[in-house]
Amino acid sequence: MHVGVAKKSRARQDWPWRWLKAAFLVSLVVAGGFLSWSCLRNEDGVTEVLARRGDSLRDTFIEVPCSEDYDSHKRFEGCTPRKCGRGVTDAVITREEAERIRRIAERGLSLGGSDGGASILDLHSGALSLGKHFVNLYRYFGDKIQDIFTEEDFALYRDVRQRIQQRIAQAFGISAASLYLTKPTFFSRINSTGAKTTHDEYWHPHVDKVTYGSFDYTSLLYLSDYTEDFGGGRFVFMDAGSNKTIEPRAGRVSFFTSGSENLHRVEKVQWGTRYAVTISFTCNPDHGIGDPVLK
Ligand SMILES: O=C(O)CCC(=O)C(=O)O
Ligand SMILES: [Fe+2]
Repeated sequence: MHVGVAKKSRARQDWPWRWLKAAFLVSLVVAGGFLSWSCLRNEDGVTEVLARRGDSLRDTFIEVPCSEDYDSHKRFEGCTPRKCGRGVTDAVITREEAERIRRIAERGLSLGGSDGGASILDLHSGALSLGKHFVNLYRYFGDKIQDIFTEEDFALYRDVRQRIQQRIAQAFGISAASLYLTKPTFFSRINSTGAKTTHDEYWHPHVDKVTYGSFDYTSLLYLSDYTEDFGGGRFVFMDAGSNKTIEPRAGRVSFFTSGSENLHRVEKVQWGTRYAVTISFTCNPDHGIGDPVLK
């Protein structure tokens, strides 16, 4: 009898603790559920669009804090990024110029092409995707290259490169003369064919400074239109907690500092063909190259 009373009163005393424990467990489950829901949501690609295909942008620029990546390389004051960020402009290259460059890309890439979905033509080295490998277009065609590319094609590349270089210098507050074109500089053509080698796997998140070494400022000139010429294939900056996309548009220039402050990837192309050209700059004159020339 006495024992029974003692048990009952202990049970009564335990009651608020049990209740608190249950409430704590419930809130843990709710918080966990919310966390995984928000992670999944991000995986699903709920993102902010930095540049819509239909918009004509003048000078969108977003500053982001620089990563420490530049510290492990030789610094060139007045050029090596102290101000980092990303910009998009539709006002530097016209749609007509982009179409002319696209025809150059089509002509060059029609001579080769990867078995997988991603083909490149490196304008500096002449490397052209062919099947599962690369061939050297300049070596392969020798003097005949003059039947494929004209002097005007190279003049247009040079003019476009100069204007992009000036735009980058202006956006980051540096002198255009402190920037040097660097390799690789290449046309890319992407379709929805599955990858056959790792060279075709363009969709992995990466940092250009890590992938290409010499890059300090990357630029991409788009030569075709998202949703008109191809589906998928948007460019995505992968920031902690959110993604920011750029929808390609013919004549659109996207440029950014090449360190890990600008981790990015390209979505898989779902249909159609996507053309772009990569034109990047280094602050290190030793890593500079001249404009591609008709050899
Ligand atoms: O084509 C693009 O939009 C980006 C390609 C890219 O990230 C790269 O070549 O490093
Ligand atoms: Fe990249």
